[in-house]
Amino acid sequence: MIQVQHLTKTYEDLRRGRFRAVDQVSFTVRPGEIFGLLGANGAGKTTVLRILSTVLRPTSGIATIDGYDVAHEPAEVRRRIGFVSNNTAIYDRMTAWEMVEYFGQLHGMTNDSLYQRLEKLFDQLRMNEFRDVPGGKMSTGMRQKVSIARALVHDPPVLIFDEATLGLDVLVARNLLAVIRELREAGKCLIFSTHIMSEVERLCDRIAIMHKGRILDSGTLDELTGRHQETDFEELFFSLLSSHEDATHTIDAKEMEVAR
Ligand SMILES: Nc1ncnc2c1ncn2[C@@H]1O[C@H](COP(=O)(O)OP(=O)(O)OP(=O)(O)O)[C@@H](O)[C@H]1O
Repeated sequence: MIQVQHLTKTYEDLRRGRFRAVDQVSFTVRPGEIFGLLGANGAGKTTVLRILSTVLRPTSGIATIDGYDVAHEPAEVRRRIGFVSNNTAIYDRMTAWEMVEYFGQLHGMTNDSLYQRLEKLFDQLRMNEFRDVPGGKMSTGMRQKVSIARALVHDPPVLIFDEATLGLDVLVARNLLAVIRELREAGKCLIFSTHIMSEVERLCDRIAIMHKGRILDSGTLDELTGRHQETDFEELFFSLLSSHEDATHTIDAKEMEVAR
C-alpha cells in the first residue's frame, strides 16, 4: 500500500527561483489497484515517483510504502518496490538472463530462490527465446521486458511505472499494459504515470490529474466524469486545467502536451 500525505518538494533554479515542483500532494494506492498519475511534461509526476522510490527526499509531507517511511526507512522501502521507466539502462554486453540475475543478487537473493524466480519470470514475461541475447542486440520490446523483469525479480508488492510506454511501438506498449493488468490481478499495488489520456482511461482504477505540482482532482473515471458533468475525458482534463489558471495566465502549448 502506498500512502502519500501533503507531499511537497521545492526546487530552485535561476529562471524561477524557489518553486514547488510538488505541492501538497496526497493519495493512497491499495493492493490490487492501478493508480494513474496524469499530467503534462513538468506537472511533477516524476518528482513524486522519485520520492516514492527513495531517490529524492521530500521537502515536507510524508510518503510510506507498506508502512515504511520513504525518507527515514529507505532500505525497507527499496525492498518493497520495483521501478520501471522508459530509460532503464540495459547493459550491452550482458544477456537478458544475466541482467535479471544480477539485479536479484543485488537484492540479496540466494541461489535457489533466485533461479526459481528467474525461471518463473522468464516464463511469465515470455522471455525464454531471448534469454541469451545480449543487451546490445535486443529490440525495444525485449529491453522493456528486461526492465520489467528487473523490477519484479525480488517480487515487490508495489510497482512504480514512470512514463513506461514512452518511445515504445504500439504492440510493445500494448503488451506492457497487459503485463500491468496481470500484476493487478496478482494483487500488486501499482502506480502508473503518463501524459497519455487513453492509457489512464483504459488501464487505471483511479486517476489523479496533476498540474503544476498539484493534484487538481482524483477518483475513478466515473467519479471524475460525474463530478465535472463531462463524459469526454479530454474535455474534462482541459477544462480542469483551464479553471485552475488565473485570468492573467493562459496555458501555453507545452503545458498542453498531453496526448489522446
Ligand atoms: N533537479 C531539479 N532542479 C530544478 N527543477 C527541477 C528539477 N527536477 C525537476 N524540476 C522541475 O520540476 C518540475 C516538475 O518536474 P517533473 O520531472 O517532476 O515533472 P513530470 O510531470 O514528471 O514531467 P516529465 O514527464 O517532463 O518528467 C518541472 O518544472 C521541472 O522542470
